[in-house]
Order: sequence, then C-alpha cells, then structure tokens
Amino acid sequence: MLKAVILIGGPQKGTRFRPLSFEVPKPLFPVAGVPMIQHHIEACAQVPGMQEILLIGFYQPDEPLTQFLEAAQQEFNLPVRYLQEFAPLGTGGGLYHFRDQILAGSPEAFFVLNADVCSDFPLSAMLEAHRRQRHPFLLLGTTANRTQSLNYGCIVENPQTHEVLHYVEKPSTFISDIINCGIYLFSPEALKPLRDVFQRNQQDGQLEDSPGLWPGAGTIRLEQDVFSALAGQGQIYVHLTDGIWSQIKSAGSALYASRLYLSRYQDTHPERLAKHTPGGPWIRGNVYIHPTAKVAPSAVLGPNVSIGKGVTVGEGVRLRESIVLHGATLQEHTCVLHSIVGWGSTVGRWARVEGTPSDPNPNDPRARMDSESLFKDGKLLPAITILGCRVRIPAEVLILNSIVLPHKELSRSFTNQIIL
Ligand SMILES: Nc1nc2c(ncn2[C@@H]2O[C@H](COP(=O)(O)OP(=O)(O)O[C@H]3O[C@H](CO)[C@@H](O)[C@H](O)[C@@H]3O)[C@@H](O)[C@H]2O)c(=O)[nH]1
Repeated sequence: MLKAVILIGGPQKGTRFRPLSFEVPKPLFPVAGVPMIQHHIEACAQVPGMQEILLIGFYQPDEPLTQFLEAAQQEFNLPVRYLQEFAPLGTGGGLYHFRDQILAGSPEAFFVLNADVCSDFPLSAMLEAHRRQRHPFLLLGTTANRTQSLNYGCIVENPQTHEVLHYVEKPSTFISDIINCGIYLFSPEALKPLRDVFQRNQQDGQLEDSPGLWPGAGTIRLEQDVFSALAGQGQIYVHLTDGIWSQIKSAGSALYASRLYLSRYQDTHPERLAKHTPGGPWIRGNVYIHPTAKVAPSAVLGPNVSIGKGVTVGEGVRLRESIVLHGATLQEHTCVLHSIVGWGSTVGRWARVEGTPSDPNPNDPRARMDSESLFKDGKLLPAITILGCRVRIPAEVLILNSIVLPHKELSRSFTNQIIL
C-alpha cells in the first residue's frame, strides 16, 4: 500500500506569482486547463496500490480548496485530504507533524511532491527503483546547466550506485549539474531522521538565549536538515529522469508548464485537446478549451493556448501561447500573445495584449526556466503580460510586456509597466 503527500505551502509562499495568486491559491491555478496539483494527483492515482493522497500546507481551508478536494475524491475514487499546519513548518516539518496520518494503515512507502513543479512524474519507475533497494530516501533528479543549477538543490551522486554523496541546497558556486526535482519516494524509516532533527531543534530552542533566533518549534527543512546532513551515509539515492520537468514559480513559468502539459496530453489525455470541427474555431497545435467557453468560428487559437470556464472569444480573435482564465471576454479581433488574461477581465475590440516569452534557451538541452526577477538595474524586464482579475482593456490599444493589477480600468496603451 502506498500514499502520497503534496506540499502545497501557504499564502506567504508564491509571491512571485502575484497578482494571479490574489484570487486563487497558487496550487489551484489552472495549468493546461486543470488546477496545478491535479496533475500531481492524476499521476499518483495511476500508481497501483495508491491508497490516499494528503495535501499538507498552511492555507486556511477555504471554499475553492474544499471544492477541489471533493471533486478530486470523486474523480479518482481515492481519499484526498488536506492537513493544515498550525504555522509554516518548512518542507519537512509537516511530514513529521502529521506522521501518524501518513503512516496510518502501514504504507510500504510514500511519495512526497512539491506542488510547484511540472513533471511527467515517473512515479512507477521510482517505485521500481525503491523496491530493488529499499533505501529510506529516493530523490528524483534531472540536469540543469551550470548557472541555473545554483537555483536548485544540487546532488553529487555515485554514478554506479546512484547514492547521493553530497547535497547542497541552492549553492553559491557550482557543485553539480544534477538537481533535485522536488519529487521524492520515502520509506517509513525516513521519518526517523526527521524526528532527530525535530528533537535537536527542540533542545536548541530551549538552550537558546534569544528565542527570536530560534527557527520555531517543528520547522524542518527537508533539504538542508535531512538531505545535506545524511548525504554519503548510504540512505539517500537519486533516480535520474530526462522527462519533462520545470518549476512553476512565476506566471511566466506557468505558461511554460502549460505548454509542457498540453503537449503531454497527446499521450495522456487526447480528449482534452481541441480539434478543428466544421463551424468551429481554427485550432493550431495544442489547445485546451473548457466545454463551457464560447469561441467564435473565425477565431484562430494556438499553439499552446488554454481557455477557462465561461470564457467568451469573439470573431476574428487571434490567441497564441496564452492562458485565458474563467469568465474573461476577448472582444472581436483582439490579439493576445504570450499573456495571461485574468478572471473576468475584458479585452476590447482590436486591442493587442502581448508579452515576451522567457522560455528556456531552446539551443541548450540542459536549460531550465530562469527563476526570473521582475527587475534588473531598476528596470522592468520584458516578460509575459499579465492582466489581473476583472481588468478592463479598452478597444484599439496595445498592452505590451506589462502587469496590470486586479480591477484596473485602463484608458490607453501601456508598454513595459506595472500598472498598480
Ligand atoms: N506544507 C508546507 N509546504 C511548504 C512549506 N514551505 C514550502 N513548502 C512547499 O514546498 C515546496 C518547495 O518550496 P520552497 O521552499 O519554495 O523551495 P524551492 O525554492 O521550490 O526549492 C525546492 O524545490 C526545488 C525543485 O523545484 C528543489 O530543487 C529544491 O532543492 C527544493 O526542494 C513548494 O511546493 C512549497 O509550496 C511549509 O512551510 N509547509
């Protein structure tokens, strides 16, 4: 019997995802038409023997989250439960705090998945590798180029045995081009080292003269406190993948992840990809259209477009490399490229909303999405255009490389600006 835990973080997390995370918790942001963590749940539900999926985070269990859990339980016919941390406990604290719930029913092992990654989740291959060796910790690893590897957990392995010999979280100088994907398979014994860290933290906290410096009861950083500490002791192994993988930290990376998942749908969910039908819109490449969306027959969509619930797309609209969120309206002849259009926003006739993609370098097979910062030398870097929720763009204007905060009603064109 197996279980899976998805670490969904909480409201202080996902700041690079603003303004989109104002409206919906980041783990529920739609990527390729479905909430980000539904991809995780689908992958877990396909592993034979999966008994339960637990989401651990510090969000208040609000309506969208509760509705999502109910829908997921029904769809996958599996218990999918949310366990709320009383405070942010780090990537390992929640696993230790809820250890009884995780180990209830004696699972042979449990997957732990970061919510903010996009992957083809090679969980069955990880399980096979685990069953051969039964080591406490198995990490999924992939490669990144030298510069970008510094943004991730870096792994030095023994190439013969795949044992993790050395692990450094976001090093300041190059360590290894093998990076931690934030996807793990732990055996029940993995909780023992977490207990040791917890107890050590408690003792340190009691000894600490200035409690303000104490990291807080229960906080455990899986990466630094466990992986770095245990590397080279025969307990941690890496399973390498060259499948699709990307972090989803910013809105730009959500667009990139959406493209990766849409292309994967050709094998996994062909029914989710729109096809050109007589009298229907023109479809180029991979496009997802929610069944409730109204798309005019002369619109041209794709590649890599995802259209949410209740969206209206008018005649002559051109849409590519974009996500249009539920209830948005694109009036006749608008052109939307490399952009995310927020919930309930309206783009007026003949307006053009355009961004600049920040995709990984296609000529470098090891390139990953940059974990972009918005500014460089005090200037806004060109990036995808984001319209927050209920933004109104008038007719015949250009909105280029800009971020428009929710509820703004614009009256003219804007280029390279954050519109507050
Ligand atoms: N429940 C809970 N979840 C948390 C907490 N803090 C972070 N998380 C969740 O844990 C995951 C990792 O979040 P970060 O702490 O932001 O780390 P990171 O910068 O994404 O780096 C991690 O992931 C990389 C791969 O994407 C790894 O390369 C890196 O080593 C590390 O594991 C995310 O899904 C986040 O929501 C917490 O206090 N509680």
